[in-house]
Amino acid sequence: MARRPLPRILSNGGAQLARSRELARTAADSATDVLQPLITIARGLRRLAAAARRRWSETPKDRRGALLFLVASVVLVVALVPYGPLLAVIALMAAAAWQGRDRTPAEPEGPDGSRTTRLQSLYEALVPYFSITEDPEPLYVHGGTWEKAFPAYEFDGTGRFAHLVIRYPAYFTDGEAEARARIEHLLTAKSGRGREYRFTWDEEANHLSVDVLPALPTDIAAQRFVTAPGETVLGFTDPTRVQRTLPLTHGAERRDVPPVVWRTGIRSTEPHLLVLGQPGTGTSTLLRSVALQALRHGDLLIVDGGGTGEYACLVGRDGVLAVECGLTGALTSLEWAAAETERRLISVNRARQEGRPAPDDTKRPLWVFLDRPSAFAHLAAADGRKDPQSLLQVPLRHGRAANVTVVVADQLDALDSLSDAVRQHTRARVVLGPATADELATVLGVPPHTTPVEQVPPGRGYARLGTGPVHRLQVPATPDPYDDATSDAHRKAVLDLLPPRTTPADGEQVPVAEEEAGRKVFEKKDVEDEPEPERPQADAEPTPAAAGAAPVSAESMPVGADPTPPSAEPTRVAVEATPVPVETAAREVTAVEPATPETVPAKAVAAETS
Ligand SMILES: Nc1ncnc2c1ncn2[C@@H]1O[C@H](COP(=O)(O)OP(=O)(O)OP(=O)(O)O)[C@@H](O)[C@H]1O
Repeated sequence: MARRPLPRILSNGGAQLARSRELARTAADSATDVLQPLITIARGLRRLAAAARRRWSETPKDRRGALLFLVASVVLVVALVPYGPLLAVIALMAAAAWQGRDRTPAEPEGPDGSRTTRLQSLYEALVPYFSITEDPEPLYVHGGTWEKAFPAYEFDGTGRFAHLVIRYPAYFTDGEAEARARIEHLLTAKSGRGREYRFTWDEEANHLSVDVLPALPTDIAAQRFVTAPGETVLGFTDPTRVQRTLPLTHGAERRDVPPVVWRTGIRSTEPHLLVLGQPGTGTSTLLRSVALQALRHGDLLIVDGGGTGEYACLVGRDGVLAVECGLTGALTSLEWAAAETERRLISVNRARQEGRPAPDDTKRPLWVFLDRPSAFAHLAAADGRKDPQSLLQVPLRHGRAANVTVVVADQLDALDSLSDAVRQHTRARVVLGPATADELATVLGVPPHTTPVEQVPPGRGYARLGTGPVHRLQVPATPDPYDDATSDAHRKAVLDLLPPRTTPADGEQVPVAEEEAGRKVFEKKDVEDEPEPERPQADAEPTPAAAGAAPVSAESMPVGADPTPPSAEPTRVAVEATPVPVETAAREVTAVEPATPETVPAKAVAAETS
């Protein structure tokens, strides 16, 4: 399928230089094709001249006179014969063309000995799977030859095949997943583990194509991707399965790479994302990458059950409503998110009934990130409190209409501890790191068409959007810029994408008291005309939320501080809460399921340090 490159809107001197270089290269290639005969003759003349010089130097000095005389006589005769000079020039050119021809030895026609052995042993291994005793003319038979069974093959430099087409008998049950899996497993084992293979079954022609997939690029750093609002780049994939490419900068270079683009918003068919992976495989990195892209057009709320400060770089940034690491903070902010989703829905619904466009305060996308909710589930159970996941029900169920997107990440083995709502409504799925075909099929709904490998770099995995195909995925490197192990180039790439720090309107910053495990930080968005700050409690009496109110407010880090981890210095906070009545009209929206009986502060607020 033809790939459609996106327009390069970021043209600069580097791009022009690259384009000029490409033009020059194309012109040189065309010129080489046109001038090929001349080049051949020139090369031949050079070789003839070299041969003549060699002959001259090899001739003993006492015989050089005779040789010279002979050559002069020939030249004279040629000059005197009619058409002699013309014929001589033609003969010279022909001799030069013959001498100047390309003499690189042609590739041997068939495979060499070791390759033939490899193909024969693969053929023998397939015999039990592709033959039955009733077949009068079996394609696969012990001691048979592979030539008819493998009509096309290519080998790589190491002698292992890179492409193979396998014919199989029509009675092979290629429609059964199990039968296919058996063949794929065998081929993977026989062709060399550690490589990723793509199997393409052509059921009409009874052909199976096996291709070795090249590794996905791991050197793409976080950057401002050329995407439309509502589009998020999850990572990069193979060129065969997507129809567009993204122009990327890679150092001084630019290159086009096929992305996996996830669409969110009211027209999205998979408005929420679930990311699963083994520990250390890059799930938090993917969330950070999505968060940095989400900040371009929306606000976000981050709840981190891992509690390792992976999102510290986002604290206090414009558009970041909160970064929560403690259970109390997680409950408070997720309650607020549920109430805000309801408020937006009611507002949109009312506007629609009155024939008005959706109000502006419902249009800015709100993103809720929940990393490692299973960690909170255990804490909440121990404390006898609500599992924060239960508060995601309304954002997950109704988020699409309210421009609220939920992203959940957890470890692969925590799949069972995820709530039904999370599992039902996250139709965009990503699995990172090593995973068995069964695990991938459980999370993605279908197994991938490629063989999962055991050793993969961080950020490598598979993605599936709704009922679409399963894509191989490599997440762009988006490390924590405050991590000492992060390289300078990657740190700079991430820091460049961070929005500026929010300026508090009142400038008030209060050191926060230490309280329970976890740190909770809210950032002040609009605090003018606010009443006296008041600390909300997650379990406190419900506080009504106001339609159209700014989502949250609070202050976390000293504004303009150096980009150092907030944990390295005393955490400060300005706490405030604005109780506002929830419109009773909420009850009118029958589509909305009440997430929780209680409502929460519209302008939430607080910070705790552990
Ligand atoms: N796409 C990527 N490209 C390059 N390095 C990556 C990528 N993703 C993750 N890494 C590196 O792998 C390591 C682990 O990443 P990360 O913390 O995101 O994993 P995790 O799955 O969230 O781990 P944990 O479960 O421990 O929180 C980090 O050092 C990170 O820099």
